[in-house]
Order: sequence, then structure tokens, then C-alpha cells
Amino acid sequence: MTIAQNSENVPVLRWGFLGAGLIAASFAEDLVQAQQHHKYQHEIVAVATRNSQERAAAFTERFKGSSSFPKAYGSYEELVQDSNVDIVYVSNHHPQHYDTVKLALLAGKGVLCEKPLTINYPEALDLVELAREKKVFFAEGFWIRFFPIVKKAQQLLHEERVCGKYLRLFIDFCLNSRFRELPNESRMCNVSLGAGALLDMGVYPLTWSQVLLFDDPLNGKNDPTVSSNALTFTDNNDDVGDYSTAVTLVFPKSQAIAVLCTSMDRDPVTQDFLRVDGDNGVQLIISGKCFRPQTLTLKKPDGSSEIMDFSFDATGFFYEQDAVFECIMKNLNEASEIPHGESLRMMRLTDQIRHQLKISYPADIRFTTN
Ligand SMILES: NC(=O)C1=CN([C@@H]2O[C@H](COP(=O)(O)OP(=O)(O)OC[C@H]3O[C@@H](n4cnc5c(N)ncnc54)[C@H](OP(=O)(O)O)[C@@H]3O)[C@@H](O)[C@H]2O)C=CC1
Ligand SMILES: O=C1OC[C@@H](O)[C@H](O)[C@H]1O
Repeated sequence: MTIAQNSENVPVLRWGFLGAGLIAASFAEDLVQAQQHHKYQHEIVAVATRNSQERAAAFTERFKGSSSFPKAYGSYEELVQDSNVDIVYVSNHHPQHYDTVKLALLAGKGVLCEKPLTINYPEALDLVELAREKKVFFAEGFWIRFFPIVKKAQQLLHEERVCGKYLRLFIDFCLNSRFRELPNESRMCNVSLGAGALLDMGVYPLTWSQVLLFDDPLNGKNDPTVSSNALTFTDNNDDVGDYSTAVTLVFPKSQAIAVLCTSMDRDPVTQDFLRVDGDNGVQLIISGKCFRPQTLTLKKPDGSSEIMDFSFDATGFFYEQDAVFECIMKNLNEASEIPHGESLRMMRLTDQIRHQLKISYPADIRFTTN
């Protein structure tokens, strides 16, 4: 696919939005209102909601670009037929990602889909195989993988071995969603809409463990052994979800271990959400939010510290958005920061953990084999 050019012959990537909710608004803000951070030109040319042209029009009113006025559709089916759309951003609820992404892929559109890619591994595998068959770009929008701080942490740990060997990773990701107080139609408390700590938030600590321990050359790309446990809630439909979930991962080859805790019933008591140590007394600490890290600190045994600032204004989607632009420009069908295999690995891992926790989603029925 070639990227369109504007009236000044500048290449512009033309986005279509399927879903006009909360994260769609944050993503749109960075896309069209954070030009100071972008290397490339982006435009929103179409927005669709599942059932309301008016709501789509209200969204386009908020985020019309400088040189165009996005089309507003009252159905996803209409948007995916729009020839002006180069790439589709999917941001509805996790259980709807599968059908929505499939609709766009079948229409020959490239897709960037919010995390978690799907509810389970079979859905993710079906979409990856379809994208490869259609030869279109497809990626999970796991935005932290595009942050410079991730590459720096990998370089320090894997190349410079600043913490030595035999790494231990501790992550505490807390964010009070007040799920017990929300109305039943909220995705944070309704299991049918994807509610649950593991799939909504736990995928962040699991992603950190993938990029810091799984990707460590000493691990040799060997999958970890996994154990997990959780505190659960029952929603108004009598479906059960997890709200505070602990996962340990052991990597036998590199003799590394990860201890991860994700809780959606409380706010953090510290900004230092991630710590790595090894066999030389040096600690690598990442501070900020698990989904929006800001500083990396090396704490040395002599009491000294080295602080690296990776803070940015705007939300931070601009890293991911420009990476997608480069993939489309180079006719790549997946992003090197999050290859299809990494999204599939994540869904295999969360399926394995959900099996241990005995947590299922109504959407699991789609691929349940008897
Ligand atoms: N990357 C990040 O930092 C974040 C990612 N996310 C991810 O984005 C996705 C959406 O989250 P968020 O924006 O908070 O969600 P919202 O609750 O804002 O809803 C998003 C969209 O889902 C659809 N939707 C809402 N309610 C229903 C319903 N009852 N039945 C069917 N569809 C419904 C609507 O789509 P429509 O407009 O088409 O009607 C809505 O606009 C999730 O998968 C989440 O994991 C969320 C927050 C942060
Ligand atoms: O991706 C996310 O990051 C922050 C959380 O507030 C949100 O629920 C989750 O989907």
C-alpha cells in the first residue's frame, strides 16, 4: 500500500477509528494534537461507532485535523468500505476486538488493535492467520513496547548486564478502578464486557517480564513456568472476574524469576512500580505508571544513583503511531516492537493463567472445543 500525499506532497497516513470511547479520544489527541512529537503526518479521515452516527460525528468534531473533516459513520461495516482509510484503529471492549478486527481485515484494511489483542489465544491466532493471508498490516497496540525507556532497559540489562546475572523482576501494578461502585454497563465490572485485572491491567506486568526476562539472551527464548492466584469478584450476571492477581514466572535457562502483582481495587503507594536486581547489588528501578513509565534509576551498592529521565508530555501514543507509519511506508505487515508472535505468546500466557485461576469469559465459547 502506498501512503497518500497532501497538497504539499507530504505523505499522510489516513486513520479510521472503530470505536469512539475513552482511549480512542486519548489516541486521537496524540494523533492530531501532538504534532510537535510526531516525525510523520497523520490524519483521522473516518470515525465509526457501533450504532450511532451522531456520536461518531461528535467525536470527529473534537478531533478534525487541520486539513480535513473526518467522515462519521453509524456502523463499522460502512467505515471499513471507505477507500480513504489506510489503517484502522480498533478500541472497543476486549470481547469485541475479534469480530471488529476480523471485519476490517476481511475488507483488506490494515489494523492496529488495542490491548489485549483478543480474549484468548485461539481468537488471536485466527486473526494473525487472516492478516497474513490478506497480506495487510496487523499489530496489537501495546503502546509501552514503543517507548524508548523499554529499549534502554533492555540495553542496560541484556547488553551491559548492569544487574549482572540471575535476574529477579518485581512489579506492583495498582490502579483503583472502583469497580464495585460502577454501573453494570461498565467494562471495569461487567465480565461480559471484559472486566478483570489480568486481561485489562495484568498484561502490562506480563509484557515487562517478556521484554526484560523472556527477551534476555541468557533465556534463549524459552517460555517460563507459570503459577498464579487471584482474589475474585462476582458481577451482576453471576460471572466471576479477578480483581487482584499474583503471577510468578520462572525462567530455568537464565535462572531468572518474576513476581508480578496487579490490583484494580487500590491506588499505588509508590511511583516505583518495577524493580530488577541480580547478583551484583545493582537495582534497576522504573517509576511512573506501569502503562506510562517516566524515569529509570540505577541504584548502586555504594549508595549512589543514576537517574535517566524518559518523561514526555502528551499521552505517549505518538511513539506507536509513528512506528505504524514507518511499517506502512515500508510495506511491513507487522511491527518489530510487537511481532505477531509476541501477541500470540501473551494470549497463550493469559489463557494458561486463566486456566489456573478458573476464570472464563462468555466470549470464550466462540472457540471452545468440546
Ligand atoms: N492503551 C491504553 O493505555 C488503554 C487501553 N485500553 C483498551 O481499550 C479498550 C477500550 O477501553 P475504553 O476506551 O476504556 O472503553 P470504553 O468503555 O470507553 O468503550 C470503548 C468502546 O466500546 C464500545 N462499547 C462500550 N460499551 C459497550 C457495550 N455495552 N456493548 C458493546 N460495545 C460497547 C463502544 O464502542 P462504539 O463507540 O463503537 O459504540 C465504546 O466507545 C479496551 O480493550 C482496553 O483494554 C483502555 C484504556 C487504556
Ligand atoms: O490499558 C489500560 O491502562 C490503564 C488502565 O486504566 C486501563 O483500564 C487499562 O485498560
